[in-house]
Amino acid sequence: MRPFLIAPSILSADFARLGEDVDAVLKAGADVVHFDVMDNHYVPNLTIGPMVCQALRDYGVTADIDVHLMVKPVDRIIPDFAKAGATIITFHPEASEHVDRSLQLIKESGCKAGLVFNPGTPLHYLDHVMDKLDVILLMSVNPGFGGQSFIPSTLDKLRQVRKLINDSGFDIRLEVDGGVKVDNIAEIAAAGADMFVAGSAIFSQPDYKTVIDEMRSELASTES
Ligand SMILES: O=C(CO)[C@H](O)[C@H](O)COP(=O)(O)O
Repeated sequence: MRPFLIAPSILSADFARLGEDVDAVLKAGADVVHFDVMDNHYVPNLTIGPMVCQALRDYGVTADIDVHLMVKPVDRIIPDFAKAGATIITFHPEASEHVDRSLQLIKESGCKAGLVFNPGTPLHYLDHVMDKLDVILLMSVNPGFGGQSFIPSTLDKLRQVRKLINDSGFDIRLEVDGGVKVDNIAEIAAAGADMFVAGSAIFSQPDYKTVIDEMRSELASTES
């Protein structure tokens, strides 16, 4: 498997000083910035858009930005995020009228593409599009808010998707998002995830480096 990636969700960052907080979490050892976009329509919350992504780039953030679209419709906003500096764009297949078209749009915009599955969303949306995916993101909470508890049935879903990825032969990251903490990250990795979104577990701590180091040491324990 590829190296594990830790992607702090800036949903739990300090929005009043976002650039500094993102800088701090990257300096503390995070790999990727996870950027949650909520529209108060597909999910019951409202967050940030392409202007904020661009602002992070202008501030000097060079790390990959992983844009998780919790919006409906999907396609209209994709080019704006690509222009604003997104590296990866993922969306929920049931929020798109044309899943293949949305994936193509992301690729044509120069970004990596992925599909996101809510805890209750079936995996059949993966049929026929595996060759277009760079990332599969499994939500381990229902989307909309940080600070929720990890839903244990996600572990079985992770094992299923890990097998699908391995059997497909494609180079696809398996990302997990929701309730990821130091004390469950090893179990989640053992189930097949290789990219870990964590919001409250990191940003609620005074020292981001300590918690990221603890996560890495838990992850290292799964490799021995
Ligand atoms: O997409 C999300 C919610 O829809 C968040 O990224 C996710 O919940 C992470 O927050 P936490 O680690 O606090 O659970």
